[in-house]
Parts: sequence; C-alpha cells; structure tokens
Amino acid sequence: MKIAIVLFNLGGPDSPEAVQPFLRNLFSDPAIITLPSFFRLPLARFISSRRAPKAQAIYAQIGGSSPILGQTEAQARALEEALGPGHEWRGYVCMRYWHPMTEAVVRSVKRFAPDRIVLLPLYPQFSTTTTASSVKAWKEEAAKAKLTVPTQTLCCYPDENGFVQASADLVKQGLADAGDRPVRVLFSAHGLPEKVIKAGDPYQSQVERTAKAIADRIGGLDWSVCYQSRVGPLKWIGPSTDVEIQRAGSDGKAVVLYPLAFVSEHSETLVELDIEYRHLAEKNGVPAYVRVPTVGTHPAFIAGLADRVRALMAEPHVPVCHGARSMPCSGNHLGCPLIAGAS
Ligand SMILES: C=CC1=C(C)c2cc3[nH]c(cc4nc(cc5[nH]c(cc1n2)c(C)c5CCC(=O)O)C(CCC(=O)O)=C4C)c(C)c3C=C
Ligand SMILES: [Fe+2]
Ligand SMILES: [Fe+2]
Repeated sequence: MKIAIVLFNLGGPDSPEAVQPFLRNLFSDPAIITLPSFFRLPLARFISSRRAPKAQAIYAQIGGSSPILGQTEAQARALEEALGPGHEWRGYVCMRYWHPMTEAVVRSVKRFAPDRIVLLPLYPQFSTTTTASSVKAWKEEAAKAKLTVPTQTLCCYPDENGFVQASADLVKQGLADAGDRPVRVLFSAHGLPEKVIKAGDPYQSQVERTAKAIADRIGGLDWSVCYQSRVGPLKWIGPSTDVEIQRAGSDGKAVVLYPLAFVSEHSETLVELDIEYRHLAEKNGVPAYVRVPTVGTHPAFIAGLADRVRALMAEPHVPVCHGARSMPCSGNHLGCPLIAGAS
C-alpha cells in the first residue's frame, strides 16, 4: 500500500522579509483570534505590522530565519526509515503559517496517489490552537482538491512511551551537565490564553501529564511545570517560565529546563530559552542553567511515532485513544471529538 504521512507543525519565516506575512497568517487564524473575519483580518494586519520589528529582531539572533522546516524534514525522513519495508511510506511536512503550507501539500499528496493518509501532528499535547487548526485546514483543502483518500488522525500522544523515554534520556543528560548541586527541573511549555483552557482545551492537562510521565520515568526529581512565549494583552496560563527561573534562583537551585511541548528547535527555544532566559537565570543568581534540547530525531521518539502510525494502520476500526483522557475520545481518530471539534 502507498501511505502518505502528513507531519503538521507551525512553520517559521525563512527570511527577514517573511516575518510579517508569517505573523499575518498566524493572527488571521480563527483558532488564534476567535473573532469573525470582518474584525479578525484587519486586526491580524495591524498586529503583524506592529509585532514584525520585534519578531525580526528575535529571528536576527538566529541568522534571520527559523530552522523549524529543516528539522521537521529530518523527522519525516527518520520516520520513513523507521517504518521500514511493508508499505510505501512517504512523509510530507505541512506547516500551518509558512511554506510548505496546506494547499500545496494537499496537491503533492494527491500526485503521490496514496491508498491511505495519516495526519500526524508534531504537537504531543492537543490544542485547538495547533493540532485542531492544522486538521481543519487540511480537511478544507483536501475537500477543495477532491482528495478523498481514507484519512486517519492521531489526536495527541502526551505520554507515549518513546516520547517519554527520549525526553527522560535528554533530561538525564541535562542533570549530568548541571553537575553535583541541588537542581530543579523546569518543564516549560508554550503558554495559551487562560480563556482557551476555560473553553475546554485539554492542552494544559496534557502538558502536566507529559511532565509527570517524564519525572516518574527518571524518579527523585524536584520539578515543576511552567509556561513561556506569552504574546498579546490577554491573561495566559501560568506560572510563567521567567517567574519559575527567579524562584529557583531565590531557592538556590540550579535549573535544568526542558521544553516539553516542542519537538524541534526554533526561535522559542534558540532565542527565548537559550539567550533571554539564560540571561535572566544569571541575573537572578541561578547557580547553573542547562537547557535540554528538544527530541528532534531521537531514535526513541521516532520509534514511538512509528508505533503509533503502525497501530493506526493495523487497527483502523478498533477504538484506541491516544491520549485525550480529559475529553472522552471514541478512539477512531476520524471520530475523535478533539479532531471532530476542528471541523
Ligand atoms: C505547543 C506549541 C504551540 C502553541 C500551543 C502555540 C500557541 C500560540 N502561539 C501564539 C503566537 C505565536 N507563536 C509563534 C511562534 C511559534 N509558536 C509555536 C508553537 C506553539 N504556539 C512554534 C513552534 C512557533 C514557531 C517559531 C519558529 O519557527 O521560530 C509566534 C511568532 C514568533 C514571535 O513573534 O514571537 C507568535 C506570535 C499564540 C497567540 C498562541 C495561542 C493562542
Ligand atoms: Fe506560538
Ligand atoms: Fe483521540
């Protein structure tokens, strides 16, 4: 069988000139700004032009562009390799706000003429702002292009064994790098406006599940969960990563920080965590600050994704929920209420 695996991620600008249109695409998404298009689209134009200089300065610190596409391509190739013989697997990277974007990827997948399609979010924890937004865009473009191939979707995998193992390996290396001193592990996730969680988004509870699974796998840790990357005037979920770094400083603890909701490197790891928060840690007397890398193509992570893809292919009609415990899931991810909520 020919099987297309579509790997969803957010995308990032590939040049300084791309920053503003990338931001405009992001703020035009009704999953990000929940207003009717009459208000949302002019607002997106306004916010993106106001934020562009600040965002360009962020990207300038990593050479003017985001490395997220190259990293996601490497994950697609590693996954094809891990899936091995038996079927003709082909991985397609599909970004939400910068190229390659949904319409073009739907066309490429159609040319491949697969027998089945698997939609695979590179977001371990489900959110309406990320996974559901990508799935909705896919369904719309696939319908327009009359791509009617049977399609299955993985909603989420917050405590998938390979993901947890890869994360635990990397955090253990971080602990070794911090040396022989009292340490607190900060599990830092991208934040969300509080109102998104209040509306039923399971992201925060899934982030907490990931953190607990990693902490349990390692054992004996002093750890806490915190949230980074806040933008805009709304109240976001907390505690914020900067406050937790300052608290570690006043407790005399070294910090080992693991970004548990990102699976690749980009501006929010390479600039926010590696430059801005390292500086904050130094200023607040944190004895050592170690930023743990994201899972990337760690073999255990890729093997875990391959297991999930194979499970979907082998048991297409058997209910298997891949993680949505805070919202009941029918398990057949075509009928998963988390995904259904996206259409
Ligand atoms: C778990 C992952 C992510 C969630 C949840 C998320 C929600 C979310 N993001 C914004 C605003 C911005 N995000 C930006 C970049 C960005 N965000 C994620 C991941 C999640 N976002 C990634 C992987 C990236 C890509 C970074 C890169 O490639 O460099 C940006 C642009 C950067 C900047 O200007 O700071 C914005 C803006 C909101 C508003 C939101 C939920 C409502
Ligand atoms: Fe974001
Ligand atoms: Fe599900």
